[in-house]
Amino acid sequence: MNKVGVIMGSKSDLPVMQDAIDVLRDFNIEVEVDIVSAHRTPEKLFDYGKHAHTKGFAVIIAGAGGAAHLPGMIASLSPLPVIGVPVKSSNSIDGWDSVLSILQMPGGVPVATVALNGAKNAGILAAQIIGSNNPAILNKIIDYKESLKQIVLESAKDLK
Ligand SMILES: Nc1c(C(=O)O)ncn1[C@@H]1O[C@H](COP(=O)(O)O)[C@@H](O)[C@H]1O
Repeated sequence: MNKVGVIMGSKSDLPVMQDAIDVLRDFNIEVEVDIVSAHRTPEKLFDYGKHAHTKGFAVIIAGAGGAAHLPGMIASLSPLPVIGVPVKSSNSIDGWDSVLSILQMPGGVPVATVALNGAKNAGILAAQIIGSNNPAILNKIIDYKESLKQIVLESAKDLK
């Protein structure tokens, strides 16, 4: 029950969503990627949201641009935690359309929303959720945080 589902509204979102897929694979977490659109494939959306928790998923990452209803609709259907990635799509209003669609959920139906195009953080957050109950993944997160610290400390050495 450690799999992460990474879904997006269109294949055009893949260049952004690839960051989540890459970081999860770096953490050796199994990822299943799919295209699911609330607007264009509503039956697939319903089926995915209703059954993901019976298929070994622990977390769902959902990315979409524009009128980004996908993450919220998945959150309304699924008991699993949903992380939303606002995607700055080609005809967007600077990405604000997607940010606000994903962020401003009604009470009772949370979507953990990351920054615009913040798929990497979505992947790390999903790994942290899994790591809270999995010591091997938790240790990888600890090592990852240590590596971030070392990069910053190294970069500061040049300044002296
Ligand atoms: N926001 C949604 C949903 C949805 O929320 O269900 N389905 C597709 N889209 C978004 O439409 C944008 C343009 O899609 P196309 O590039 O396919 O025209 C994409 O960013 C997609 O996530």
